[in-house]
Amino acid sequence: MTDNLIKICGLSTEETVQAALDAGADMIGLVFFPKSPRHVGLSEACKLADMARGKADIVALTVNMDLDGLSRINELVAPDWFQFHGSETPEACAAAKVMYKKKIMKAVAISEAADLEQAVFYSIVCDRILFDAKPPEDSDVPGGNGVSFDWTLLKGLDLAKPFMLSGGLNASNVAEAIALSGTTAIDASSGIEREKGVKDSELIRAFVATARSAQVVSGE
Ligand SMILES: O=C(O)c1ccccc1NCC(=O)[C@H](O)[C@H](O)COP(=O)(O)O
Repeated sequence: MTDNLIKICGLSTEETVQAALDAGADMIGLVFFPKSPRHVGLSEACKLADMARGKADIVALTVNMDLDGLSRINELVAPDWFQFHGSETPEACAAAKVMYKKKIMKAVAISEAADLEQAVFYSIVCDRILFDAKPPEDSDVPGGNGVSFDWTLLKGLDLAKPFMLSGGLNASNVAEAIALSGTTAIDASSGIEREKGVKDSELIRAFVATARSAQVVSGE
């Protein structure tokens, strides 16, 4: 039985970071994107990262950020991962990996099977692919929109690197998402919030617990 990998994204308070750690999340995501309701400033991010260091992997999420910004996050927050959620090219991902010596996760937006093709190139240079739903047309942000895509598109997908499923996951649908996609690496943000951008410790606990037990069922 392989262990499941659970990322809790868009944490912005000490209480909810602690809830994610206590629940046993493997990765915590900090969003550095001012348009996002989950955006954290550098000093707050340092505090949250220090709480998680050594207990869960720290993922710094950016969207088309310039090198100055990435370097500041790298030096001050010292994340384990950078998650690129914009239109960063495979070359830019590869350069960041060499420059910062951190693991790189690239988000790939999916609405139909043809969208999977670009993941092939990213999987050569990145450490993990994060499949997310394409954002609604009226959205200001490329992720964290609480929308799902057809999970069966991922079934049997063979990439050079592992992938993670995200988009509209919550405690009620994560077991089905794992079963239909065939992945046990999952990420959630909106589905563990009581209102947009406000994480809920109880919802975090329920999500992690359900995702863990879903992994046992899917591994049988
Ligand atoms: O969460 C955000 O606000 C965000 C803003 C800009 C780019 C990416 C963002 N989130 C990326 C994530 O990793 C989310 O967890 C992923 O998109 C799933 O979100 P949700 O559908 O809300 O669970």
